[in-house]
Amino acid sequence: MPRWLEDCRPFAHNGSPAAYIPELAKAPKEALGVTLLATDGSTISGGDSSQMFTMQSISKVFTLLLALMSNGEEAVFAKVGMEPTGDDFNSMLKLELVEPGIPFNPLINAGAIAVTSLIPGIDVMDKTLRILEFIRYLAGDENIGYNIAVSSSEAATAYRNRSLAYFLKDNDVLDAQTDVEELLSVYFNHCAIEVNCHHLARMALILAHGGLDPLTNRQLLPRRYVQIAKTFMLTCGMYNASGEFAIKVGIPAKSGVAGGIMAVVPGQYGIGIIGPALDRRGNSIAGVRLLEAMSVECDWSIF
Ligand SMILES: NC(=O)CC[C@H](N)C(=O)O
Repeated sequence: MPRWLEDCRPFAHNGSPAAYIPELAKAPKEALGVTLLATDGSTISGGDSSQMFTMQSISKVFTLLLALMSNGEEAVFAKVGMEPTGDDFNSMLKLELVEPGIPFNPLINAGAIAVTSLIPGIDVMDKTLRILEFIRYLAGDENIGYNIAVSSSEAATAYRNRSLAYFLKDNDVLDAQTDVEELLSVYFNHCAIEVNCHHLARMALILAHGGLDPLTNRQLLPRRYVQIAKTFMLTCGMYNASGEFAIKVGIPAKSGVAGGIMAVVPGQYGIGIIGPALDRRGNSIAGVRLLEAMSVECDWSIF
């Protein structure tokens, strides 16, 4: 592991932390950490694996699962599609071009905002806590919280997400009674949930076993919904680099703009990675290299 980490760390020079959320720009550019959690509970960690970072888009996998569990498949797929876009994660393009104006999938920003509108709760805090409790439950850590500075920083500069959300309201993807600003607050809060590599690996291991936690032998998530989530991770989880990632790494994964990646080796491992410097498509530049090196050496591709 140390060799892989040191081989991959220099790739961070070719990228930089996300700057469109000012608070994320402060992240240490050269950080790189990884945790691999195996089915028998054995762990391999290296580098900055204990560093805390915000989940950002990785949280979208869990809001999708929670929305499916609370509303069922039919209600969720009335609001989002099942296809990759080939566009940037925050693009508006297809919302206007392709009828009926529902976001293409739940892992792009527009789709995730639509999914967040399905999270039950009476107000912003109630919904935020519901998502937070779900993450705590799966990651097995009651101390997980969300970073208010990051959430506020995003709220202050979220011109693009605000446009997407109002566009969705105009397209009737959001119900008439939806308060867009409140919905966005819930979305920014869940993106700002703070974890480390071990937490991501713990949650990924549950996905790797179809919702069964192999460490406690309890079925925590419905198998069908985990199947849906992993399929989206494979086809859309690395934004518009998902095709290349499927060829080079070949496992379901989800990245976030804070530099996290959660990856699943079906039946075997849960993996968490942090590397804040991003490539132009918004994925951790050193993190992707690290996953590629590990996947090639261990023959993880599912194909
Ligand atoms: N790709 C991401 O991680 C995006 C999440 C971020 N909170 C945003 O909405 O822009």
